[in-house]
Amino acid sequence: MCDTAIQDLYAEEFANCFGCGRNNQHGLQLKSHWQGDECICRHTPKSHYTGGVPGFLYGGMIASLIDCHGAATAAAAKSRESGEPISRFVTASLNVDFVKPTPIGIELEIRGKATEIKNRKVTVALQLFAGETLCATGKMILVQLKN
Ligand SMILES: CCCCCCCC/C=C\CCCCCCCC(=O)SCCNC(=O)CCNC(=O)[C@H](O)C(C)(C)COP(=O)(O)OP(=O)(O)OC[C@H]1O[C@@H](n2cnc3c(N)ncnc32)[C@H](O)[C@@H]1OP(=O)(O)O
Repeated sequence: MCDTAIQDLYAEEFANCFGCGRNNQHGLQLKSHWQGDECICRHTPKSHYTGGVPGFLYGGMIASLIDCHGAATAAAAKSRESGEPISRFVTASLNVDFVKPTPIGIELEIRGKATEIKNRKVTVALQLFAGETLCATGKMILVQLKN
């Protein structure tokens, strides 16, 4: 696994996101790492991010985890393809399927893979696991910010 998190390579002005900005003191400060041919993020949500039933995670938080990790996956995949430094991608489209209730209190693992890279547009497929259980999947389209 690469030691440096993708988010730690974002330019200062693009590092303020609530979900993944290293400069956002009140944010989640998610970290994503390239591993093999995919990108991995691990996170244990705090217990107050509960959904309608105690012990299970709020769907909006699930979408947030997928969203930010998808952006990191796109940035990493594009950088690996082009040989250029990490750049910033923003979400153009986010689709989440909630497959099973997601428990709170255990570490979640989100796995991302780029399925298509076309100029500034990257399509990413994501899976969110709680242990061995696949709880949610995501499909995203991300667009590289213009310089
Ligand atoms: C993260 C740091 C940001 C810092 C910002 C600094 C200033 C930069 C200036 C401005 C960016 C503002 C962004 C702020 C975001 C804040 C951070 C988040 O919360 S991310 C989550 C929310 N996401 C948004 O808020 C995006 C809002 N949407 C947009 O800004 C634009 O729609 C954007 C950048 C996504 C695309 O606009 P285009 O003008 O740069 O590029 P086009 O030519 O429209 O698209 C490029 C390719 O992607 C496809 N595409 C675009 N949207 C698509 C969609 N929804 N579905 C499918 N394809 C799509 C297009 O068809 C095109 O493909 P073909 O080259 O023709 O093959």
